[in-house]
Amino acid sequence: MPPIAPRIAIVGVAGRMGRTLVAAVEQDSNATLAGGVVEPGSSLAGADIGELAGLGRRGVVAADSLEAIVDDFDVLIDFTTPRVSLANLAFCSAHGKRIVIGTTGLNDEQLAELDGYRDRVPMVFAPNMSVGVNLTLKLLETAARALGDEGYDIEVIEAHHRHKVDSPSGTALKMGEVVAESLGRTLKEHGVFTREGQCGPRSDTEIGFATVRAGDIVGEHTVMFATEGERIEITHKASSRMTFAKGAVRAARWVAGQQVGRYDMQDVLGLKG
Ligand SMILES: NC(=O)C1=CN([C@@H]2O[C@H](COP(=O)(O)OP(=O)(O)OC[C@H]3O[C@@H](n4cnc5c(N)ncnc54)[C@H](OP(=O)(O)O)[C@@H]3O)[C@@H](O)[C@H]2O)C=CC1
Ligand SMILES: O=C(O)C1=N[C@H](C(=O)O)C[C@H](O)C1
Repeated sequence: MPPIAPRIAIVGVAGRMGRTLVAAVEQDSNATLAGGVVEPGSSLAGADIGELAGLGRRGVVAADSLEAIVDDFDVLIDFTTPRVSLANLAFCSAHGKRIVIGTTGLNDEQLAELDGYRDRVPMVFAPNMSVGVNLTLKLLETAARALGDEGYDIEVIEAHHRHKVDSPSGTALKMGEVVAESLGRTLKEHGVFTREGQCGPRSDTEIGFATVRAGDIVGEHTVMFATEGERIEITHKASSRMTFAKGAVRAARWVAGQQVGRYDMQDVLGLKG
């Protein structure tokens, strides 16, 4: 039987997503806020994680290592960096914990490393935890099948805040992959990530990516299907990080009842098949 209200710990608890995750766990009556971790040596170690999140004291202090809270949690939520998330995945595997990873920007080698844990840890790994984006992925599958081989050019455009360190976003890549797979293409072969100078006209089958980084944009993604005479755009706009955080808490509650395996938000939301 899965725990009724799994005890959730959050890594990167002082980050943009970390602080929002604290609030999301607090709002969920079926989840327990059990711990938070900041970077080793951080001056925020020992701070109350409710205060870090602007909620006031919650009586749970930030640790600067997972070892320090190993007995306190069932599921770890990690929105940090690829290197840190992989180390935390290894920790969860060694200690019989479950994990939800939202970190993006993993390279091929790091993705292969993460995949190596699919038979050892119950994990949810997804570049976007919002219900809206995951529904959008289903719409893209349908649109690509209907339009993609009928002379429609496909472009993925994303915009994020000025602090984002990876590009294109994990969500943009996922959208591109869904479209490519629906058409029997691959992003390795058909993805076009830069256009500059005399780069010539586009090919019929390429899938182009364009990135905006500016101000405080939370996250916006558009996939455009354009042909002579018409253009279809499927757009998702996030206006609050709470949409990602609520999805991550839902994933944590869900994975608390799962066997080992690598899952994504389509599994959590029952959107597969
Ligand atoms: N899947 C999804 O739905 C979403 C995914 N993301 C992804 O989540 C990731 C984080 O985004 P965001 O919150 O904006 O980034 P931030 O930089 O605001 O947060 C990351 C946090 O991780 C902390 N950190 C770094 N190393 C460690 C460590 N060893 N132990 C504990 N904490 C550590 C950082 O601390 P310090 O600042 O001290 O280095 C920082 O507070 C990105 O990859 C982003 O793309 C974001 C939103 C939604
Ligand atoms: O870094 C962010 O902020 C976000 N990152 C994710 C991504 O790379 O797709 C998801 C979301 O759009 C916000």
